[in-house]
Amino acid sequence: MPYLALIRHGESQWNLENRFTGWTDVDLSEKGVQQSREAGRRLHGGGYTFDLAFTSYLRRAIRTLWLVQDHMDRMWIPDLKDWRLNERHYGALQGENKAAFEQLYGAEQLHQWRRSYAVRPPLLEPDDPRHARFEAKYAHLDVGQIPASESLADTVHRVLPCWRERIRPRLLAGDDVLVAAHGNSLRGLVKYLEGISDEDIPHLNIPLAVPRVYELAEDGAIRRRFYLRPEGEEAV
Ligand SMILES: O=C(O)[C@H](O)COP(=O)(O)O
Repeated sequence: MPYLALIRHGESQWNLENRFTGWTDVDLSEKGVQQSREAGRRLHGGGYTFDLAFTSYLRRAIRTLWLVQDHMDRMWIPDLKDWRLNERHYGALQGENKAAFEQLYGAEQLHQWRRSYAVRPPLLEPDDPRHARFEAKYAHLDVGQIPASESLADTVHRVLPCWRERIRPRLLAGDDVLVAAHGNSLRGLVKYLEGISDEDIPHLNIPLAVPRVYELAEDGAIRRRFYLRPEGEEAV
């Protein structure tokens, strides 16, 4: 029976500073490094052995994956990168402090930007130096594919083709797969996998560096799902 584990990266420097991050390529904080190591040790201790891993183009997820693989003695497995697993693009909010913006715009507006399914944060202007079109790692994409802001719905729209084309076929072939990604790209994937409604998805918050494990039937149906926490498995 194949299994799939989803892991959100450990704490990043901008999680620590409470700043909107999105596609900004910030690294893990020291705490995030420790959290990622701990997740790797827990997966190793639980007897998990992945055949391959997927991650985004963003270093906080990539480094989390490397630390997990290191502590599982699994650095040799293929780790495949796909920009479609990137965090939801936070538009012009990227870099801003979440608490300061709550003061300025109010808690309801902040909640809409952060958790509503269909609302997009304000767009990043095309000539804004923060725009991803200036980054070498997206040079292979058509300009139209590079977002200037995304709702969670937009994020689901780009994550699912990656799931269907690259990840799901490997599970159906019997491989055990680890995916290291981000709070909102994983919320989008979990929404699809577990059939969570647009109304209920704002209540799902995926914790930092805690593997969410799915045991699957051979046809891909979910048999069991749980978080692998320090104190033991916890059903979700
Ligand atoms: O991009 C970010 O700022 C975080 O990774 C997720 O932030 P959120 O919890 O505000 O969506």
